[in-house]
Amino acid sequence: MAERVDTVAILGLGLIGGSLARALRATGFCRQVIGYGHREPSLRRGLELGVIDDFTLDLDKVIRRADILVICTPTLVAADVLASILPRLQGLAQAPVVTDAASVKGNLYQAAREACGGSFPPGFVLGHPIAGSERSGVDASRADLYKNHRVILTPVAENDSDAVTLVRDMWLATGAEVVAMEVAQHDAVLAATSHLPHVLAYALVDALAQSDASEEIFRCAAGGFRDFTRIASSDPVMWRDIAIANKTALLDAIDLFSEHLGRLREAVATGDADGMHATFTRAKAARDEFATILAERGQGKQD
Ligand SMILES: NC(=O)C1=CN([C@@H]2O[C@H](COP(=O)(O)OP(=O)(O)OC[C@H]3O[C@@H](n4cnc5c(N)ncnc54)[C@H](O)[C@@H]3O)[C@@H](O)[C@H]2O)C=CC1
Ligand SMILES: O=C(O)C(=O)Cc1ccc(O)cc1
Repeated sequence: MAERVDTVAILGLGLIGGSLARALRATGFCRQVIGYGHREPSLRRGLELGVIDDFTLDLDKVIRRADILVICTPTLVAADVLASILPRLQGLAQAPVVTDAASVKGNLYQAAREACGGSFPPGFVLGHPIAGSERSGVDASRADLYKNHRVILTPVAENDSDAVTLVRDMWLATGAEVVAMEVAQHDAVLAATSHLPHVLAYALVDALAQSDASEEIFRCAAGGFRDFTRIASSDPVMWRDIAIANKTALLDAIDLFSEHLGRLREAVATGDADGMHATFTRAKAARDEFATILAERGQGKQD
């Protein structure tokens, strides 16, 4: 691939940033990928692993050197990093395009406006790769993490269209499919499909771990328990941040689920076999349909 830009900078070199760096280096989207962070060890490790070409702990330097800045820090930290970057871009002749990979978009949209005196900065493109795992850190990064996965961009009316195209091209270079959505729709959809399942997995494992019979429970658990709870091994800081940043949409999703669970509880309590059968049948049809979509996308055999 002909190089699209000279330098991409990853701010926060963990699973998501490291995987993006690896993919961009493998495809030749840019001449070099540099890392920026608040601590040296993960950046030095990234250099040792060949994930990045260089790194710096100096935010002004990374802004001067990069054509694209990709914020890949935990969700709440991303808002702070953004607030540090945006004022530094004002008045620059060649400001880099800024984008992010955080799991919630509404809080970053607000943070960007606040950092720019109430108007949204045209060169900041909100993004979110829908790919990852329960693992964290640069050691877990993979060049093929985004291949055949979706990346959601949530461009807004104020965005510069060239900036959106550049960010889109960057993700396309990783093998991802790029789709666009509105900010609020993104946060509602992700609350239902990602944030709620993580909260449920954490709640189930925590509830069982605290029960008197927890040892026997975990010793006797089968594949279904393993499949349902894998994501409870995810990073607690990352998920605390997501739950805080997407509070309203997550509460809506929890309430919808609780109502549904309440109805199912009633069916179990009253021995309503038809009610239970109807729920399980509808859910099976929906899950089977989802499995078909995953298989078509080449994601059928993944975790
Ligand atoms: N893990 C996943 O499956 C997915 C995560 N995301 C989002 O991507 C972002 C990154 O997640 P991961 O890569 O999994 O986390 P991670 O923990 O593997 O990496 C985060 C990196 O940010 C760095 N960092 C922390 N504070 C910083 C600061 N103040 N300045 C600069 N760097 C800082 C950490 O040192 C670490 O290297 C999060 O916002 C997360 O919500 C999005 C899609 C999937
Ligand atoms: O581990 C899994 O299956 C995930 O669900 C990964 C994931 C975590 C956070 C996101 O914002 C998007 C994807």
